Amino acid sequence: MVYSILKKYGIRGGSLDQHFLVNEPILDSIAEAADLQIDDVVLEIGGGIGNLTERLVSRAGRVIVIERDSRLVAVLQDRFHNVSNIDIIEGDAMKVELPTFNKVVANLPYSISSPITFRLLNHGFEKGILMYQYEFARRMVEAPGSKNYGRLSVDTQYFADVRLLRKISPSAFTPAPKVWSAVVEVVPRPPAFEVKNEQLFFRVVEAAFGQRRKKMKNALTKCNPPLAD
Ligand SMILES: C[S@@+](CC[C@H](N)C(=O)[O-])C[C@H]1O[C@@H](n2cnc3c(N)ncnc32)[C@H](O)[C@@H]1O
Repeated sequence: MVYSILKKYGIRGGSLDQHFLVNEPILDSIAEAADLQIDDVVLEIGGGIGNLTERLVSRAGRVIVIERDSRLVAVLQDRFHNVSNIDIIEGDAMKVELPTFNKVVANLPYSISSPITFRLLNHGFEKGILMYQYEFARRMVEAPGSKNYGRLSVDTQYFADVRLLRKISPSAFTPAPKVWSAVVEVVPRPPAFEVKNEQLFFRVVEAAFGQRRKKMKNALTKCNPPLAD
């Protein structure tokens, strides 16, 4: 089915982070992890040729897909023309106005992993099942004290509880990416501690982890632009 769709529309992938997930059990497990119910409105970023979308529309009340590539938008419109609980938005997920949704399930375009994650977290949702490059996912979920604990861990865990669900081989995709991937569960919650000035908090975290070899005092006093006048 997947390969016949790619052939029919002459799609090769590779550009725009286009690595299509073709492993059926993994696709099923991602949809299952989202625990979709009939009253869920799911956002999918980057629908591709609709492999994951197909599992979402059969489980959720409504699915909204944002896809940047107009050729893939045409494939999605064709593949789901008989499906009534789907909205397909053509556009850049970093620029379009995000709709209202309560779950987000996506095999993300890895080049926008960080900005799209924080855009989604600032927008708000109940649960996310999101695929990232493996190293990125590790840094998101790392606990304090470990080697990989850093700015991404602090910033993510400020907004949400995060859990790495499974590591995924490049062979699960076509065309195969060069890197391993991982599926992460993201459950937003109020911050675990009170921060009076969030902007300053994130800048301090950036300065502290941006200069890991420096002593904390030097990292905070010599960062550019300065933290305080
Ligand atoms: C890794 S593929 C995933 C495709 C499909 N969901 C799957 O699992 O097989 C990423 C998809 O995101 C799309 N994409 C890339 N950048 C995007 C952006 N800024 N906004 C929306 N979609 C984007 C690509 O065209 C591609 O279809």
